Amino acid sequence: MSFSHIALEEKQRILSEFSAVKADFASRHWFPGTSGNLSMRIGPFEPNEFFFAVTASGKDKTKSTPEDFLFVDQDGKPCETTALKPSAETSLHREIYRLTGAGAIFHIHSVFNNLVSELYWERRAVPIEGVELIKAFNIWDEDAVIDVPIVPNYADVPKIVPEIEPVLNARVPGLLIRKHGVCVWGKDASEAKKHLEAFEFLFEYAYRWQLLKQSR
Ligand SMILES: CSCCC(=O)C(=O)COP(=O)(O)O
Ligand SMILES: [Zn+2]
Repeated sequence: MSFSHIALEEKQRILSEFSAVKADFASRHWFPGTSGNLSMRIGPFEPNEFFFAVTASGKDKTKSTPEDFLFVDQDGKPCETTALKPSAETSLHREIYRLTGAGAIFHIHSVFNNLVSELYWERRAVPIEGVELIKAFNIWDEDAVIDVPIVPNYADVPKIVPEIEPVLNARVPGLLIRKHGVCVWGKDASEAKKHLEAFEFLFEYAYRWQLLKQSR
């Protein structure tokens, strides 16, 4: 299906949901210093053909303007004529869509996601053990243990892309980029938002628990 075959009402619905999510995240101070980028997929999904709306690069994401988003294809190419540039990290979103078929992907920088990505860098994953909020990922085992993968950060973002597939864990809808931020996903924007809230809680917990253990 070509992008032009997707109904205008569907495009408007996605953009209005997208603006609401972005405003919500801004109110939580999740976009310090223009960081962060968000995307939402639209229309049918095939690993080699899909479309998504993504935040424009370098903008202050706490502001709401008519130029906040653009639609791109699976190669990150704009679907419509625009002067906007897709996020510099669009290649990460493309790869995560390709591998997971997710409906929305959110990337933010926070102090706790940066801290744990460095604290656990040597094992390349943040372990989270038996915390109730793991259930937000639809993991219901008693005392579940999960590992949130960490990939290296490179200034040349496409160099990060091949690091993703080998560490992807079907149970864990997120990954950390070392001393950079987190990418999380879900079947739609509300599930991805739930996952992001849970991850941020769990990262703060993991960091504080480590400090507490060391001080005892
Ligand atoms: C100022 S943050 C550096 C770039 C980054 O990591 C980020 O999340 C925002 O990049 P974008 O191109 O999406 O604005
Ligand atoms: Zn970033």
